[in-house]
Amino acid sequence: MISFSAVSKRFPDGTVAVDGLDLKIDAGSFTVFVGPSGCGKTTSMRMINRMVLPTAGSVTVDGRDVAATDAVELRRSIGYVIQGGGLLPHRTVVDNIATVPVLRGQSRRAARRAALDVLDRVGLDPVLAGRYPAQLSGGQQQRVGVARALAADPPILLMDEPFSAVDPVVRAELQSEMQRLQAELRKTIVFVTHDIDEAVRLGDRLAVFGPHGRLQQFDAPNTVLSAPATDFVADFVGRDRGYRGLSFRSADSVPLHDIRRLRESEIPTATLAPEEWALVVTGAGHPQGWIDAAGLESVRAGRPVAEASAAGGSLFTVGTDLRQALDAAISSPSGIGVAVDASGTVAGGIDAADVVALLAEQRRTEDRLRNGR
Ligand SMILES: Nc1ncnc2c1ncn2[C@@H]1O[C@H](COP(=O)(O)OP(=O)(O)OP(=O)(O)O)[C@@H](O)[C@H]1O
Repeated sequence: MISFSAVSKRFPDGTVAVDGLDLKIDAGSFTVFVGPSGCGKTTSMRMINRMVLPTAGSVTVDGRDVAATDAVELRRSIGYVIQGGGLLPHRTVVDNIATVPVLRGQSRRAARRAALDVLDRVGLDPVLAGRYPAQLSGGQQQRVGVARALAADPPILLMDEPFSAVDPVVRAELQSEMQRLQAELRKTIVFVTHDIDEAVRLGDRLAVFGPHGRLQQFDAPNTVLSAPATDFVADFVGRDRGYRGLSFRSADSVPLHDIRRLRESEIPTATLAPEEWALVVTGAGHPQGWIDAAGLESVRAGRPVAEASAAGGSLFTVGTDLRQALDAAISSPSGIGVAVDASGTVAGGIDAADVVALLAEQRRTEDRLRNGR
C-alpha cells in the first residue's frame, strides 16, 4: 500500500504544489490522479519514487517511509512511464527494454529473451525488437515505454500522462491494452492525466486534484460522476457527467428488437417501404451497413453494396453498458442501434427511447432504495 499523510510540498521559490494530502492507495488498485494543469498531480506522484521529497508529512510504501529509503533501492520496485516512453534513442527496442534487468546483473542474453516476452505482452510485434525508437510510431514508442517499465516486474507502476502525445484512436487502443494488462498483472498503478474520460475509463479510484494542490475527492469513478464532492469537481467532470456515468450502468435489460436483415444475395429481389431501413449482413451475420429503398435501386443499377449503403454507427456488444447502447442507437443512420454478440453477429436492434426509459427506471429504483422504500 502507498500512503500519503499530511503531505505538502513547497518549492524553494515559494510555490505550494501540494497542500495537506492524505491518501491511501491499495495494493493492486489502479488509481488515477486527475485534475487540470498545475494542480500538483505530477509532484504528488514523484513523491512516491522519491524524485521529489515532501516538505511536510510523509509518504510510505508498504509501511516504509520513502524519505528514509535509498532512492535506487526504492525505484527497483517502482516502474516509471512518461509521455513518449522516455526511450534511449541510440539503443534498439530490445536493448531499451533490457536496460534495467542488465543493470541489475542479469546476463544480456537472458534480459533480451525476457524483453521479447514483454514486447509480446504489450501487443508489439517481435520484428520491431531490432529497430531504434525513431523508427517507431508514437503509439509503438509508448508501448515500448510500458514494456520497459514492466521488464523488471515491479509491483508498482507510475505513469505520468503516458498517452497524451498520441492521436485519439491510438490513445483508445493504448487504454484498452492497459486495461487488459492490468486485469492480467494486478500491479499497483498510479496514473496521472488531465483527461477525465481517460481517468473514468481506466481508474478503480480517482483522486481529483484542484487549485493550490488540494485533493478534492478520492472515490470510485462512478461516485465522482454521480456525486461530485465539491463545486470544483462538478465543474471539472462537466455537464456531460450524466452521459459518462452511463458507462457504469448495466444494459442487460435493454430490449432487443427484430431488425430487417438482408444478405447481399437477397438485394436483387428485396423491397423496402419508404423510410424503411435494412441492415446488410455477411454470411456469418456480421453487420455491414444500412440500406434503404434508394440504396437497393442503386445496387440494382450496378453500384457496389459498400457504396450504396450507409456505414453503421458504433455497435453495442450485448452485456456491456448503457453508454454503448445509447451511442449505438444515436449514431446509427437508421435510428436503430445494432446489438451484436461477443462473436460480432447481429443480435438485434436497440431503440434510444428504450435506453432512456431503462435509465429512468434504474434511477427510480435507486431513489427508492436510498429512501428505504
Ligand atoms: N521544481 C519546481 N519548482 C517550482 N515550482 C514547481 C516545480 N515543479 C512544479 N512546480 C509548480 O508546482 C505546481 C504543481 O505542478 P505539477 O507539475 O505537480 O502539476 P500537475 O498537476 O502535474 O500539472 P501538469 O499536468 O501541467 O504537469 C505548478 O504550479 C508548478 O508550476
